[in-house]
Amino acid sequence: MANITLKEIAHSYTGESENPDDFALKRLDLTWRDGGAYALLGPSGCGKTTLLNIISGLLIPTRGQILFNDQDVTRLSTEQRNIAQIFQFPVIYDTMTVFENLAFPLKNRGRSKKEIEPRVIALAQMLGLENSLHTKAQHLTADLKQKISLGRGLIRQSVNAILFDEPLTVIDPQMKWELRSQLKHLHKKFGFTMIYVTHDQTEALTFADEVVVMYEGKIVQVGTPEELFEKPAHTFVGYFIGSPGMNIVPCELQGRTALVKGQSIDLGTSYASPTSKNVKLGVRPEHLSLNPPGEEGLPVRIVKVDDIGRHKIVKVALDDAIFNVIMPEVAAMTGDMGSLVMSSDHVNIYVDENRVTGGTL
Ligand SMILES: Nc1ncnc2c1ncn2[C@@H]1O[C@H](COP(=O)(O)OP(=O)(O)OP(=O)(O)O)[C@@H](O)[C@H]1O
Repeated sequence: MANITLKEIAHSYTGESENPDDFALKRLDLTWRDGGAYALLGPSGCGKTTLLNIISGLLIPTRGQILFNDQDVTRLSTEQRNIAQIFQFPVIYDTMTVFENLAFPLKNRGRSKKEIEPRVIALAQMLGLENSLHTKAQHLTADLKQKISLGRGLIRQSVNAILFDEPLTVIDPQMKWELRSQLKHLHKKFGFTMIYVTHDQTEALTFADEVVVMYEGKIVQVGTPEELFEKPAHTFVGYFIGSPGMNIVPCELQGRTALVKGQSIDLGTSYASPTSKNVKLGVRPEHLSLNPPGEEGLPVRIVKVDDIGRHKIVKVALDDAIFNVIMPEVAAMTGDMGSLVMSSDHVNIYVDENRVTGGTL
């Protein structure tokens, strides 16, 4: 097992180019710690699969190096890198039994029956496949077939990393939760480095200790689920994480005050005036509340109230700046005006879409 380091990696499917737009992956540097549980999260087309294939060796990057500890593996195959990869759709042998499918990666490497059998049985139990061990894979449901794929990825103890590319796409929604928690449990038990690609924030945040967020071929943040929620490093992370996402509105900075549509918001700390005009204030709907009109807060118009069961999502307008506010189910809403309250502890400031902290400009 090894730390995996991506050093100045960039990739263009059309080969070396002077034009940055030709690169599906822009230059990136990152180390995946040995034994870490990572999610690689981002919208369709942002470069997740490209990055995963570069780590596994299915793709050689146009620029840069991949190191496993200190060894340069950039030109080594997946097999030489000793990586297991699990794809969106089951990759199994239909004519083999579940047992034979699970045993295959070990048998293929010449392991003895004595070593293979207990490992297959133990893993089948962990994945809930123990009652199907002697059934031919072709007779199983898509869920069970994908469980076999997962099992084949997990069967070898010596792999450097296991890469999952949207592995729960074909899984029934109810089973998804179960499989995700099984994977988390298996990660704790075996301690493999796991990298889990998904565009689904719930999958990413429940599986990973650390989430790598990609946007337009770049890594925009690496952080714990809590860091992504509380301090999104880029406005995209603010929008993408959370439901609804972060409220992000243009503002002007004046020392420790942000002006939004002429209204002052205390930031609790002083910011230098940025040279860029692209300055925004971000605050999560969970960190806003509404007082009755005339009380403390910014005067807002209530545009819409959606009652979604456990809480209400109230859409309010400060002039033409829109904020979503999450309010308790029991909150009484009267009239169409209110006062919007936000605490400076939860306000983030963005210059050119990147988060800045007080005093750093
Ligand atoms: N084989 C290829 N040849 C040319 N361009 C490609 C190839 N594979 C991917 N791309 C392009 O590279 C960019 C990144 O694609 P990639 O599949 O890595 O994104 P992704 O984040 O995994 O998306 P998805 O979630 O839809 O799979 C996209 O613009 C895509 O069109």
